[in-house]
This record gives sequence, structure tokens and C-alpha cells, in this order.
Amino acid sequence: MSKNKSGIPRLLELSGQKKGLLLVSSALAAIHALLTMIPYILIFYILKELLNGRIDETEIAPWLIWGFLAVILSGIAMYASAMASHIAAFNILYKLRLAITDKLGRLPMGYLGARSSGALKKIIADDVERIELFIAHSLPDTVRAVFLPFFILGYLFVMDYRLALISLLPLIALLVVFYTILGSRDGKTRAKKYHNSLEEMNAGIVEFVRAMPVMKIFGQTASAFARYSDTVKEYDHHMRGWTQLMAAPWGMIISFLSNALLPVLAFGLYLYFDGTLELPVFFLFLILGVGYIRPLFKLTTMTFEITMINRGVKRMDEILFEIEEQKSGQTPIPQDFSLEFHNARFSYVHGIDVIKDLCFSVPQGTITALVGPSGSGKSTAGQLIARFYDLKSGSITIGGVNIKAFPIHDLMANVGFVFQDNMMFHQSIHDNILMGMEKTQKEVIAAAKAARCHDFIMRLPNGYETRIGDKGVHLSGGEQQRIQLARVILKDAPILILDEATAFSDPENEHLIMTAISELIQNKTVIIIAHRLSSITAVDQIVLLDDGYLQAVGTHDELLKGSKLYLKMWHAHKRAREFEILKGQITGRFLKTAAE
Ligand SMILES: Nc1ncnc2c1ncn2[C@@H]1O[C@H](COP(=O)(O)OP(=O)(O)OP(=O)(O)O)[C@@H](O)[C@H]1O
Repeated sequence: MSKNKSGIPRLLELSGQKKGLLLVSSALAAIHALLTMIPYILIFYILKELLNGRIDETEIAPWLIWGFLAVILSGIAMYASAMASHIAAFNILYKLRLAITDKLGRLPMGYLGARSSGALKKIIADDVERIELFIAHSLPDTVRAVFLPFFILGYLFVMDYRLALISLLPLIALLVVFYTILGSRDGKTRAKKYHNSLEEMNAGIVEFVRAMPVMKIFGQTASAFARYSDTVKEYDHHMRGWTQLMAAPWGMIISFLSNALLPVLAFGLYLYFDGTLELPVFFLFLILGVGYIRPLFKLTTMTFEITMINRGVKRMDEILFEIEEQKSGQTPIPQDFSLEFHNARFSYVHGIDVIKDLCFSVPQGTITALVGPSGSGKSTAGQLIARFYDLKSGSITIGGVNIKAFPIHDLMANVGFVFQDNMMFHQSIHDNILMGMEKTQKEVIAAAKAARCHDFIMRLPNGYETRIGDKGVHLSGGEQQRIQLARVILKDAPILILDEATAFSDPENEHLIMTAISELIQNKTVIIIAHRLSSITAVDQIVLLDDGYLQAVGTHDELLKGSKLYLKMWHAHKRAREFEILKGQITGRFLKTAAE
């Protein structure tokens, strides 16, 4: 891959071997342009012969057959050109999407986290789609738009160069207006702002649609969604600017072009009465004299398309040239599955560290809970183990081996992760558990049983083959969490990171999940990221974080005695529990009274 090329040349480079098909499509489009001229040329000859009284109607038939053949052939050329360009376009589209998604798979997860899904959707879906449209449709159209005027003007010059020069007047006017306006600094700036605001607005729409449920709950309207309404206002502003700039010259061009035949007519009449122009040639100029302009209009809209393509290719290259996760040559073998943070430091935003010189170790086969106030860095520390992000300094080791030394696939094989968010895919429950792992159906069912999901799966219309999202099949939050647990059980990784797996569960679900987890974590190295202190009192060790720093390490009893912050958190937790019990009692009493 070359970093020097940009725009269309880079696109052609990305299209690889499909260049041959594009050349065939272009050649056929040029042939089509040539063939479309034949009927006009025949009209000229028929007219010439008729005016000279040299042929009767029986002799006209072969001319007409030739004309008819030319029309059929030009149709075939156009069809073949479109087929070739479409095959090339879909191949390129397929390859580009594959290259981008493949690359995204090899990028650190932090790269995806740092970008809005709207921005990535725009590249993978919209930009690639626009390239398909450009290659399949615009490329052959452009070839036609370039060749047809070229052929027409060439032919007109051969017929009568004086009248051909007059025919060029509209083209000259068109070029002058476009170059003085679009080529000016003001024109370029306004065009750029217009394109930028259009793209911003499109990205804003994606976010707006995603935020709609929350906005509905709070009774908000589109204008309250600042990003979206701002982008619409910006677009409106720049669109007006662009329209103001273009309105007058565009009007001039249109009126000039509508009357473009007048100079040809006037000068043609003059030459005819002067006796230096034959009547058939004059007619030919009246038919074709300004016929080359329409295809040229296509080229003016092309400038907009090419700008958009250039930007799309640039955005794609930003992904394709992004630095991938470092690959190491050999797969290191860790001594065991213990974990250790050595002076780990990390920041999401340059200059603001959220993990600060963190040091602690988790012996193999033990359970460690990460606790701390909200925002202290618990989830971040967990994600660093799975290399969602890379450390700024320091290191994390598994069995004495720096996690960066593992090929990412091997690291992922060693680490199982239960996220706070449940990600379900629009596919069968079976595939949602399997997640592409090489496991048998029996193993999938065993994992589902261990995660306490087998029973509710069997109650679904098609059991394990039920597709999530089809015909209203949706799982509750707790059921989704248990599916996620089944995935991790099936993966059977020696290190487990559980990011508050019971966070959104009701008591019944919490009980089921906790039972499943207690079986899952047997003999594994486990880190529980505990946003609440319930059920971690019996873990082997608790690591207390505060503002990214390590505050204390110890068992529950040790921290109660040795850490003021932990004691404070424990009291707060107990009060919250008492409040929940009290709330339950009050609700119970209220319901009882209401029933009576
Ligand atoms: N993707 C991100 N980009 C920038 N900052 C982030 C990102 N994720 C977290 N942070 C910040 O990093 C700090 C630590 O966040 P983290 O989620 O690790 O805390 P936590 O202890 O797990 O909090 P909680 O218990 O509330 O979930 C916070 O200040 C948070 O705002």
C-alpha cells in the first residue's frame, strides 16, 4: 500500500486487479459515445442525398438499417460497459469493506472506543457505498461525457471549422464562469464549508437517531439535541452561502445555454447566403452544434462527487494506515496464570492520567476484587489487562510475560471478559453463545446449562436456533447477562475479568448469576470489578483504588481495620442495603394495605 497517492489514483490502487475491468468498461463507454453519433451522421447524408435529389425512398432503407444497427450496438456497448463497471464496483466494494473490517479487527480496542459509531458507520457504509456508485455509474458516464463532446466537436471541425469555432462559444462561457467562480478562493472556501457541513449533518443524524429513546423519555425535540440542531443550522448557513454565490452565474449559464444555438444559426445563415456553406452541413450544425454541451453538464456534477470520493478515500486510509497492535514473532509461554501490574500508568486523554503507578499482583487461582469510588479507574484497570488500551508506561504481566509480548489472539485465548453491557447479535442463540469458537453443540448446551440459561432458551420458539430480534424475540437484561456468562464458560479461559456481572439484575437473576459465577471461577485467576461491595467480602484480596492510585490491598477484614476510605465505603454500602430492605418493607406494607 502506498501512502503517497490520494483521491482517485489511490482508489484505483485499492481496486487492485479490477483495473482491467474498469478499462474495458471505459473503452465500451467510449464506443457507446461514438455509436450514438452515427444516426446523426446518417441523417446528414440522407439529407444531403435528398436535397441533391440523388436517391429515392428504396435507397434510403440501407441507411436506415445502418442507423438502426448503430442504435442496437450502442445499447449493447452501454449494457456491457455497465456490467463491467458494476462487477468491478461490487468487487472493489467487497474488498474495501473486508480490508477495513479486517483492519479494525487488528486495531487496539481503544481505537474503536475513541470513535463514535456514527463516524465509523459513515466510513464502512456511506463512504464505501459512494465509491460503488462512483465506479459503477459515474465512471462510465464520465468517459461518455468526455468522449462524446470530443467526437462531436471533432466531426464538426472536419465538416466546417468556421461554424465549429462558433459552436465552441457556449463551452468557453461555461469554462470562464466555472473557473472564475469555483476556482476563486471564495468559491473554494464556500464549497469546502458546504461539503463539510453536509458531512457533519449526516454524522449528526446517526447520533440523533441513536439518542432518540432517551430524548423521548425526557420529552425533548430534535432542536434540543444540540449536536444535531447545530449541524442542521450550520448546513443551512453554508448552503445559503453557496447558493448565493452560484445563483447569478448559474442563471446566466442556463439562459446562455438555452439560447446557445443562436450564434450558430446567425453565423450559419450568413455563411449559407454567402454561398460558402452547404444546406446539409448547416442542418448538421443545427442538430449537433450545441449537442455536446449536455454531456459536459455531467462533468460539473462530477466535481462534487470527486470531492466526496477524495474525502472518503482519505478517511478510509486513516483507518488502513492506523498503527496496528504490535505482533510478536513467537508465542511466549507464561510460567502460570498469575497477573501483575508494575507501575502501570495510563491516560485516555493526553496529560490526564487515570491509572497512576499502579502496582499489585493476583496469584494464580485466586480472586481479587477491584473496588473504589466511582471514576477511580476500576473498569479501566480491567480493560488494560485485555489490552483494550495500551499503557503509557509500566507493564502488566501474565505469568511473568508482558501482555504486549503475546499475539493478540493468544492473549484473548487466556482472558475471558464479562462486560457491563450485554452485546447480543442478530443471529441464533446458539451462535450468540458460540461466537465463532470451535466448540461442539454439546459443549454449547453444557455452557448454557452452567450459565443457567438452558431452561429459558428451551422455552423460546425454536430453542437454540431462535434468532435474537426476529418476530419480537428479545431477552431480558438478566437473560442477556447469563448468555454472556455462557460465552465465557464456553471459552474456558484461565483468567477471568468480571465487570460487575450482576449490576443490572433483580434478586432472582443475581442469585442465578452468582451461582453460575461461583462454579465458573473455580481454579481460575479472577478479577472482579466491583462497583458495589456486595458479595466480595469473601474474596482472597481486595485492591482499593482512589483517583487512579492504589490506596490499599488486603482482605475485607484487613481493609476495614486499615483503610479509612474502605471503612467509609463499607458504611455507605451498608446504609444503602438497609435502605433497600426498608424500601422493600414499605412497598410490601403499601401493597398489602392497598390489597386490603
Ligand atoms: N473512554 C474514555 N475516554 C475518556 N475518559 C474515560 C473513558 N472511560 C473512562 N474514562 C475516565 O477515566 C476515569 C476512570 O473511569 P473508570 O470507568 O475506569 O472508573 P470506574 O472506577 O470503573 O467507575 P465506575 O464505578 O463509576 O464505573 C474516569 O474519570 C472516567 O471519566
